Amino acid sequence: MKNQLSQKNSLTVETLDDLATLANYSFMDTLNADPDATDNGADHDPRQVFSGHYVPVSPTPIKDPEYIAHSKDLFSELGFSDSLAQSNGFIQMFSGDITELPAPLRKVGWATGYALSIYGTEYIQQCPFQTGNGYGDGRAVSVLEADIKGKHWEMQLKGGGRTPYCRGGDGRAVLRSSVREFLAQEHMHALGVPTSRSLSLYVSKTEKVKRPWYSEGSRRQDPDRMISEPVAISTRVAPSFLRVGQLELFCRRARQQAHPDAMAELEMIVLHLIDREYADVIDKRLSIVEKVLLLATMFRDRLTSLIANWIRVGYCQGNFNSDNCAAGGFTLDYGPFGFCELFDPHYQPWTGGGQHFSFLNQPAAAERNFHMFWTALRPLLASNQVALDQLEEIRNGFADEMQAKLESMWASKLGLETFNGTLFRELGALMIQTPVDYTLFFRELSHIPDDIGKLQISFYTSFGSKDADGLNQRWIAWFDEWRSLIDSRADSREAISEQMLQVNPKYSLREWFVVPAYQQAAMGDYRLIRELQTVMTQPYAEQSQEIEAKYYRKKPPEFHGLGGLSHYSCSS
Ligand SMILES: Nc1ncnc2c1ncn2[C@@H]1O[C@H](COP(=O)(O)OP(=O)(O)OP(=O)(O)O)[C@@H](O)[C@H]1O
Ligand SMILES: [Mg+2]
Repeated sequence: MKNQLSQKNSLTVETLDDLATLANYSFMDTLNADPDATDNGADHDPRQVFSGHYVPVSPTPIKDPEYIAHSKDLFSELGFSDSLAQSNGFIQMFSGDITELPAPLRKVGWATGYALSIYGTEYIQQCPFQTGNGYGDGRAVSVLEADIKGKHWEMQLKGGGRTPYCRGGDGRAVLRSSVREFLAQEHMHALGVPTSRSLSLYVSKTEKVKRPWYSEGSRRQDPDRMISEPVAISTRVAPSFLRVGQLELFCRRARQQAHPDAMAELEMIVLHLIDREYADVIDKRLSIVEKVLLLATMFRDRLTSLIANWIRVGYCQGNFNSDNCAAGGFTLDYGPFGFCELFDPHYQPWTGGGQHFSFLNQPAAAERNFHMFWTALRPLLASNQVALDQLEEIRNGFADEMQAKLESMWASKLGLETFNGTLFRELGALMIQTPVDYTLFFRELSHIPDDIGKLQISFYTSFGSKDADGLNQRWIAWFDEWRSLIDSRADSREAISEQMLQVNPKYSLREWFVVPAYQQAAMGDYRLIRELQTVMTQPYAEQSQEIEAKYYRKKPPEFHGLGGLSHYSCSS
């Protein structure tokens, strides 16, 4: 061991022995294990899990793992030396083999059950047993919790093999979806949007699985063939992976009195959530009632901020079910996501997602998830009508808080001190009628040009030719009005521009940048992934002219409507 325990906070993690000194498995140590599970986690077949907060599971390593990438930013934040990512022990652990870890690192991981609500309606149909007891982490296996530099982190393998919740799935994630998630998480973090983080990405040199996918050039909604893809494991990191759906599962069981400890298990998971995600804002000494009320207030605050941030950067989650909604209020599950290019309020890249999860409907979808969160907390206050009324008030205040956050976000994108509804609505109408690139438009606007001509680079159609419908005139009038509002501000134009450049990114992770990166990676060439990592983790920086020419671009016309690039049905 190169470092001493007493130096924990300044520890540089160079080996697994160093990592071992930081381990603190709070989930396994404070919550209930499934009483029917084997301790060694060797049980991988789908089955019902009736009680307990987690199932001990050993991950299934991918065969012949090869290093693709790690997040240098996260490594540096955690004090991990870069060389660790390519060391044998680390590769072994984070490609799913935890059988040889030095103590106190554990040789068994854990998977959790959760319930599913879609847009505020409870479902059990997705559970193979039609009870809800077989739904949860089907291919995500947590392998470590650690206290690092004053923060608590959980590390979870995605694609780490089958768990009792795998529902007949193979427990794997393919290279394509792993590359997408790996890049997007760190991009979102750099955009200033709360998110789970990417630690590492390893691919198997020999193991492949089949997934439905699109033929080259297909414009169909759904994939038209099965393809064989390499499997990969990406490791994601967050203070916890507790989801709204998880609280719901325990609430449903308490409601149905499914077993004698159901109510106690609900309370335990809620208190655990507070410990893991809200310890800095919810005092341990408060009563349970006070804790629950504060939790609801804080989650509402985080969730509304998160959604405003998503819209600010053009992010569409695509499948914002309660089981994809982190109870800590950050972005989770980068499968069905996409970044809006051509502005469309109904933008939805995932063909299975439906309009209710489309780009500008995300505030409404979030409110449904918040409603399910509220529903899950209610049993804990059942005997206290005053507290229930207070909780209801918090629930009912969601829409106003969401609206306030959205208005302040739009004002900041436009460089204004206060939201101007008339100006905003006219811009929305114009952006729907004139095809505009969302990222480029706001970035160009951030330079506060003197005439509207400078914004043309963001338009997908040419501006200034015919103006039969008076659209050009309306754009000019809108621009003049906006400029006069900017000019009436006390701050200098430079200062306003500076602020706008901080909220309107220059680079966003467009799908057509990612497609060649995962295609080349499947042939063993990882350079494009690493280039995207560099570019997309500094999305507000101008970067070089070469990078600008390559990545500050509208979507080429030939890519519009292409299956697997403009839309996709398989995110796993
Ligand atoms: N290949 C697979 N094998 C087993 N289970 C799977 C597989 N793909 C998805 N699942 C499970 O199906 C459910 C819904 O899938 P979804 O695409 O939301 O999840 P995901 O992308 O795997 O998960 P996460 O939300 O953990 O990022 C999840 O519970 C997930 O674990
Ligand atoms: Mg999911």
